[in-house]
Amino acid sequence: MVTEATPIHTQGAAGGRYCVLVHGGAGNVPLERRALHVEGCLRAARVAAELLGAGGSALDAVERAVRALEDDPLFNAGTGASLNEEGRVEHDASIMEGRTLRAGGVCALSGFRNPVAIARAVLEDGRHVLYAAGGAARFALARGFTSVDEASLVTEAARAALHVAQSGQGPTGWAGGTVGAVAFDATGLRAAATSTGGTLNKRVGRVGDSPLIGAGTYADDEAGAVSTTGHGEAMIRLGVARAVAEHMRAGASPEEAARVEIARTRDRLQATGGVIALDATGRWGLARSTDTMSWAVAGERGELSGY
Ligand SMILES: NC(=O)C[C@H](N)C(=O)O
Repeated sequence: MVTEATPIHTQGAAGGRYCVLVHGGAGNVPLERRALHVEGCLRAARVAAELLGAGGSALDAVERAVRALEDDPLFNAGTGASLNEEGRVEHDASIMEGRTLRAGGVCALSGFRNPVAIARAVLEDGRHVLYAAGGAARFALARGFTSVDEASLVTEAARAALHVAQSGQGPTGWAGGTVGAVAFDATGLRAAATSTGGTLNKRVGRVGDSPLIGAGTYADDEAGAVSTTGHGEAMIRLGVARAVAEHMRAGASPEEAARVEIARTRDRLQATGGVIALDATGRWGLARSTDTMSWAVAGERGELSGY
C-alpha cells in the first residue's frame, strides 16, 4: 500500500557551521527493531560529524558515514546487503561533491566490503563517472582495494529474506535498508553519497538508482545535496535526486523539495521511497512515503534522530 508522503522533520538552519544527515533506508522496519536502526544511523552520523568538527571535508564525512553503515550488518549495503536471485551480492554506490561537481559510482559490483570507498576513488580519478561489474572490480583492484570472500558479506538475515521472497511467502522487490548521507562543511562544500545491495531477489545485473548521479545521489553547492532511497526504478525514471536539488536551487526548503518529489513518485508511478536533503544555506530536511526511514543528523549544534 502506498501511504501519504509524510513530512517527518525539518530543522531550519540548525546545522551550524557543519552538519551531516544520514538515512538507513525507506521501508517498513518492525516497531521492535526501529531503535536499532536509529542507533546505527546515529553512530554513523557521529563519526562523520567528529571528522567535520576536526576540519574534515563534507566529502570525507559522507564517505565515512556511509562506510560505517555499510559495515553495519543491519543495513542493506556493504555487509548484510540484499541478495540477488542467485543468492549473490551485487553492490551499487555513488558519491558526489558540489563545488566542482565531481562524482563517482560503481554498480553491480561483487566482492568488496566498502563500495562507497571505491566510488570515492572513481571520483578522485576523474576520468569516468560510473564503472560496472567486472570493470568496477578491475578498477578497485588497480586502486589498491582488497577483494573479500563474498560469503563474508552475506548475513543469515539476508539469506532468510531471500528464502522468504523466493518461496513466495513474502514480498519480493525492494528491501529497505539502503543507506545514504548528505553533509556540508565549514568551507561551504556540500556532498552526498548512497550505497545499497539493491532490491531483494533482483535479476543478475539489475542496477538501481543508488549508483546513478541525478537519481540516487546529487550535490551542487549552489542548490544542495540529496540522497534517495526506495523503489529504484521509479527514482531513475523521475531523476529524483536532481529534481530535489533543483527545487532547492529555486528556493524551496529541503523538506518541501523532498516532499514534492516523494509525492510525485507516489502520484505518477505509485512507488514509495524517501529522500534526505540539505540546501545551500545549511537547512536540512527529509520526507518519506514508507512507514519508516531511520535517520540521524549530527553537527556543530548537536544531534537529532528518528525514523
Ligand atoms: N532499499 C532501497 O532503497 C533500494 C534502492 N533504491 C534500489 O532500488 O536499488
